[in-house]
Amino acid sequence: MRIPLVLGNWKMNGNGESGAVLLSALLKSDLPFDQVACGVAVPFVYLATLGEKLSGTKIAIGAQDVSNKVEGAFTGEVSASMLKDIGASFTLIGHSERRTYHLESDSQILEKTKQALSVGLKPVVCVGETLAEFEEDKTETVLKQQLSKLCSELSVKEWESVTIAYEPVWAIGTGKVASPEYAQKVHSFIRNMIATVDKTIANQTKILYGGSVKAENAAQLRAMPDIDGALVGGASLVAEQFAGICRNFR
Ligand SMILES: O=C(CO)COP(=O)(O)O
Repeated sequence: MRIPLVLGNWKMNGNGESGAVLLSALLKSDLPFDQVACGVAVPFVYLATLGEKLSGTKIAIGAQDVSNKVEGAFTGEVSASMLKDIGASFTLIGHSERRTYHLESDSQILEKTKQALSVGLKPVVCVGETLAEFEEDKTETVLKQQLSKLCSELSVKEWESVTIAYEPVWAIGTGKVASPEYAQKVHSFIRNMIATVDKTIANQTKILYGGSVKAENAAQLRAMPDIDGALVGGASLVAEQFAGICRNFR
């Protein structure tokens, strides 16, 4: 049984005050925590204060990125142990915006995943094809490439803590959600790839869908057997929307 997981990715939005207001509203929303796990990935600078606000609650707090290095002369980077130290329980890794604007490679994404795992921070590794790749019917080839290092280099034990988020780039922030059937097909492909590592692990691994998820389309996505939750961008900035998505994923 995979308990559904809904994560908000706030990206570079808001400030300390709006973040606190959003969390207060979420905490009052009577979320179905016995049926769905929830978390928010907030900007680094607000992790400490917002983490304190969430301390003792069922909403997990995480980061949007992590360094691929342990420590040292890496100006501007934030290490996995720093994130752990400040109370983060998970981190997004390899979001398409990081791959596009910061040219993150699959090797770096593997290194970041290893760093997170080494301190007990749960990695949520993002994969997905661009619009051009989708139109050229290259989705499976792209996903194979993005997942192959993780499949060959992580141990079965390490996979126990990994979550995958499938985010087709053409669906991010565009309002064009993937059809539940299309997303299911891709999620099943991803699960089959993980099964090359270990079949039990493949059955246990959560595969989230991301890309224009709203309260209105969450239930149809939830109905698919291999969609285990959502990674939500824009709609996670609106308490009612995010709460609605959490409820529709239970
Ligand atoms: O990138 C995303 C989450 O990481 C998805 O963003 P939207 O939900 O705004 O499409």
